[in-house]
Amino acid sequence: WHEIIMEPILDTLTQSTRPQRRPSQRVIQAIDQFCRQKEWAMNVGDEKGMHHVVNPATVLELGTYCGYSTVRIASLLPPTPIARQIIAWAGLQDKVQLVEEASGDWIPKMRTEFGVETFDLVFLDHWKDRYLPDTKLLEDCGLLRKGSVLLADNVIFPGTPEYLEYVRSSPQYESQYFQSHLEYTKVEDGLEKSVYLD
Ligand SMILES: O=c1[nH]cnc2c(O)cc(-c3ccc(F)cc3)cc12
Ligand SMILES: [Mg+2]
Repeated sequence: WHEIIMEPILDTLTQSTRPQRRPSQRVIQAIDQFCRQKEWAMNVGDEKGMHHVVNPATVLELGTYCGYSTVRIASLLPPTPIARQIIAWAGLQDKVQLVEEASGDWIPKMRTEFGVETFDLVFLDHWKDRYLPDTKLLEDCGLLRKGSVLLADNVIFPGTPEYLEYVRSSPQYESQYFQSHLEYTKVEDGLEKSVYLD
């Protein structure tokens, strides 16, 4: 459902803003043209090509060289999730690690998988019943430091009462509510900013 909702957002973007990326076929054509007309290079090329395989999902490439075959192979992979396309369209893909797994499974792996010591900011905007358990998980995994900021959306609507109770009553947090409205509506909602005091 979310992918269906997000598709028009991407379409709007691609029709109204300059691309931060080049469609892969134009990249391949440009490299083939250069190597055919100007300077030979050891790419798999446009004749041998990659059309002998269909719909791979997981691929190991041994020998990347200039990335030519990487682009060819990656263009055969299943469509990229919309969020990843929008982030790439904004040219921010090198700054973002997109993890498509449950937060409760991945928070304990942040240090080993991504070398994270502590987070300066955690923006909570996912399943409302995960705000509190994930906050406690972040504490238990030592991923918060003195001054880390938790910024939580929807604390009024749809609402996260257990989380609010916790951060507002815990001596470990200095909490402040910023009243606003549910996005694009006049319904009350707001952000709760909670600074971890350690
Ligand atoms: O599920 C949500 N995740 C993150 N943010 C949300 C958000 O800002 C609003 C809503 C939402 C809005 C209207 C409604 F009638 C029911 C739910 C859901 C989420
Ligand atoms: Mg939200």
